Formats: sequence, C-alpha cells, structure tokens
Amino acid sequence: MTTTSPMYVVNESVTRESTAAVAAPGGDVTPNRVEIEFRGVSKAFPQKDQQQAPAVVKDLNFAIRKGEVVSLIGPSGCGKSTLLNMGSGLYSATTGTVMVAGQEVKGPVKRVAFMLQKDLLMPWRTIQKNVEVGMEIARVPKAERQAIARDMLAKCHLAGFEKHYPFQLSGGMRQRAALARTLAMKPDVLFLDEPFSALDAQTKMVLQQDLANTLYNEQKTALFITHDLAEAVALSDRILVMSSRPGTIIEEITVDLPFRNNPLERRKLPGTGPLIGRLMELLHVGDEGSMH
Ligand SMILES: Nc1ncnc2c1ncn2[C@@H]1O[C@H](COP(=O)(O)OP(=O)(O)OP(=O)(O)O)[C@@H](O)[C@H]1O
Repeated sequence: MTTTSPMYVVNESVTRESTAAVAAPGGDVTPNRVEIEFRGVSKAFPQKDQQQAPAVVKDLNFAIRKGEVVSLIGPSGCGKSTLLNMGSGLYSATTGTVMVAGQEVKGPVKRVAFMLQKDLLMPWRTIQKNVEVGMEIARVPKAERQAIARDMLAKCHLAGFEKHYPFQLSGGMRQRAALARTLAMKPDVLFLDEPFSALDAQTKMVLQQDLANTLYNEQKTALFITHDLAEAVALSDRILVMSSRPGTIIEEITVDLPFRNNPLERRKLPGTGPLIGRLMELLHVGDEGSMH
C-alpha cells in the first residue's frame, strides 16, 4: 500500500516518519523537506544485443529528509553502489524516478558530493591543492578557494599538513583530506560509499566521530553504504536493509538512540547491541551458507 502526499509517493513503511520533525543542532525542532527520494526505481545493465537484462535492483522506494543520515546495508552484490550511483547521477534508472535536492536526477546534480573507499587524491598535488581541485573546476577565485581549503583542512584536523603530498600522510589522514575535499564544495547531500572501510578500527572510529559531528552541525543529508553494522547504528538516524540481488529494501530500522553527533558515546549505549543483533538477523549473519 502506498501513501500519497504532495511531495512523495513511496512505501508506507518508509514514509511513516516523513512528515515528522527532527531535532536540529541546539535542540531546535524543524520540519524538514525531502532531499533524496527514489520512486519505483529499478536498474538493469543490458549487455550488447541484449533486449532484456535481469534487474540488479528493483522497486526501490524511499525518502530521506534534509539533515537525516541514512545507512544502506545488504549482502555483497545486492546493488548498494548501483543505488548510490543513481542518486549521484552516474547511472540512470532503468525505470522510476530519482529526486535529489529538489530536482530529478538526469546527470550530475549541483550541491551533491560523493565519497569513496579510495581517497583518490592526486599524488602530484599537495593536500591543500587536492582540496582545492573541485573549486578550481567550479572557477572559485583563488584567494577564496585557498581560504576554504585551509578552513576545511583545519576542521578535518589537518592544519599544518597543507603543503604535504598524499604519500607523506597515513591512510587515516589521507581519508581526512578526501573528506575535506568533499566538504569544500559545500554539498547539501553526501553519498558515501564505504568511506572508512580501508581504515583500521581505531582510526575509523575517530573519523566517524568527525564525520558525524560535521553532518550534524551543518545539517547535511547523507546516504551511507557500509558493511559494518556497528558503524550503521553509530552514525545513522535510519538504516535501510536490502535483500540479495535483485536488491530491494526489505526493512527500514529507525535508530531511536541519542548521540547521533557522537558515535563514540552511542556505541556504549545498551540499546546499540540489540540493534546490531537485529541487523545480523536480517542479513542472516552466521547462518549456514552465509559463512562461505
Ligand atoms: N556498470 C555496470 N555494468 C554491468 N553490471 C554492473 C555495473 N555496475 C554494477 N553492476 C552489477 O550490479 C551488481 C551489483 O553491484 P554493486 O556494486 O551495486 O553491489 P554492492 O551491493 O555495492 O556490492 P558490494 O557490497 O560487494 O560492494 C553486480 O552484479 C555488478 O556486477
């Protein structure tokens, strides 16, 4: 059954929160608009001379409000990256409509940023110049982009490393630089594809803390792919669980816990463990067959 409102036509389970208010930094409660929406989306990759290819993802229906952080989890190959690539305009939907930041996605959308597991820093550029690259392409004046890059590097705890080259930084620092580069474009919407999966457990937690703080303080909207169930609970307002291929959303879990801006504290809460347990059940972690 679907619910219809002037803004969305999506599954009832997914919209039941959509008209609710969310807490903004400082405790203000503001009603928020939908920033990311998938309506009846499917995607297939037809090969040459192939009329009909099987769907990789199908019947994707969900809405994410401004300022929400939503994680996407699911078995390997279920189409999580494909979904994100449709959100960021890298892939077009085979059927259905993808809306981001108030417009239908038909190519790259302004004010949307993408961050991947690989930092993709250019080895021949200093860290500062790497952070400036998107602004250079967008023709932001030199003095302005230098100031923004310095500010972002400071916010990402890399002040003093502006003139270093990527090879002179640790993996965690490089990923911080990639985050600074992503945030320098002042995106409203972030698509994050396992941005911390290559980092060690402790560095990962520190970076999660920084990201959570930034997303919360600046009211960014984020859709975040992860295989780390604790990370999903620590960082998100909601978690969308996908089935195996053809991937579709089988469950939406609201993370009804405090400290979305402080994942280190949230991890310690008694409510965190049961939520991780529920996700393990949904993904059949530990069931015979899932171990191979
Ligand atoms: N450009 C493409 N052309 C053809 N097939 C593709 C393309 N991109 C993705 N696929 C296929 O879509 C399926 C889903 O891939 P996708 O990377 O979206 O899954 P995923 O859930 O992100 O996987 P993982 O968790 O392992 O990263 C795979 O079978 C993949 O081969």
